[in-house]
Amino acid sequence: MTAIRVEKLEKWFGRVRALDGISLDIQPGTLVAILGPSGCGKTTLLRCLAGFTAVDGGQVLFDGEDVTHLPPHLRQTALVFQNYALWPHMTIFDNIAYGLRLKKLPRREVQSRVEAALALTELNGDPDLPRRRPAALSGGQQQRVALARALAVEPRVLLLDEPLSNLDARVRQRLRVEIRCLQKKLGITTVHVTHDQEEALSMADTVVIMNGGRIEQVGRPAEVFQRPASAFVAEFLGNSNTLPGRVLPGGALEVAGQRLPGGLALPPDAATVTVVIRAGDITLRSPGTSPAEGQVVLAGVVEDVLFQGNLYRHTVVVGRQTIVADATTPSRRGPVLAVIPAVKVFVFPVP
Ligand SMILES: Nc1ncnc2c1ncn2[C@@H]1O[C@H](COP(=O)(O)OP(=O)(O)OP(=O)(O)O)[C@@H](O)[C@H]1O
Repeated sequence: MTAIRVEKLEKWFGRVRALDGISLDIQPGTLVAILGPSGCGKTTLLRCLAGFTAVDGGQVLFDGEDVTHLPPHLRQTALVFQNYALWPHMTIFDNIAYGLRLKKLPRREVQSRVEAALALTELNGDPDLPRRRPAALSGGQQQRVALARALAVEPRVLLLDEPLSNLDARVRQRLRVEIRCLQKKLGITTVHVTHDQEEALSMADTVVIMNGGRIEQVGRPAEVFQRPASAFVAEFLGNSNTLPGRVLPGGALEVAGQRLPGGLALPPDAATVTVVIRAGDITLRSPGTSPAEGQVVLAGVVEDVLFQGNLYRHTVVVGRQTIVADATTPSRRGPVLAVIPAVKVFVFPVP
């Protein structure tokens, strides 16, 4: 059975349609990342799952049970927030025990569940830690406490609202791996809202890409990255170049004033198209190099090269357009050929 089913969910805030008929099935024990630009409705969707936001239409089902109008405390979900939301006046132990005491669990069980949650989140190394208050912990430790508090109540659904975005890069990387391991070990159905594509692609079983209150694409991380379903998804994932194009009679493509040969995957019946090419899919070669089978070429001029630590970002002028090409070695300024595998040229009809 599907763990979570969302059917035609609608939410309005005044005249803003935050959710525009969202339908989604989430399989039990999977981690689903909701990814999209700011304001696309990610948090609203998560809050509708938690029951903190009332919906204006549609349904939310957990294990087949309609929970659309259930209050949050009866849904058996646990939410972890970006800002940890720990109670500053309480000790770490009391923070984690809070939900268990609300449920009036016996003292012994509270003790053992808090200890188990501390161990799960690897906070059990320092015997003094449970007696400290949140302010005496690092950001990463505070987020582990928030996670421990969420897991202690043994929720049927774990909801994560940008839990790593306040942490520095190294802690974030480590917690990504730890949260994913923990989620798999416990087999807990998890919905993770993020605007960080690397985080979504590296942690999730399924990625849901949202735009303007709607779902653009649902798929495995490699699927959405390698086979984007829309110009929006193609542009949103990776560092992308977007160029206007025209389909020529015979199935060739004109882009940036140049003709790319046939063999590209073109949308049927479209004359005017949007062409998306990721900066990392472009190889820069000297003029005169012949493309191999399955490659297309745009002639251009390297105008600028910027060292970015792990790559060199080239600004290349192609006709009247400017594109960006990333490479691990720098190319000289001047005439160049931008070589792209034909399968990495994404072409979408202009609506
Ligand atoms: N309480 C509210 N009152 C009015 N408008 C709201 C409210 N909450 C959200 N909105 C609007 O609904 C839309 C979706 O907001 P939401 O917070 O779900 O987006 P998001 O994708 O989570 O964005 P972010 O990544 O910036 O957090 C936005 O246009 C937002 O301004």
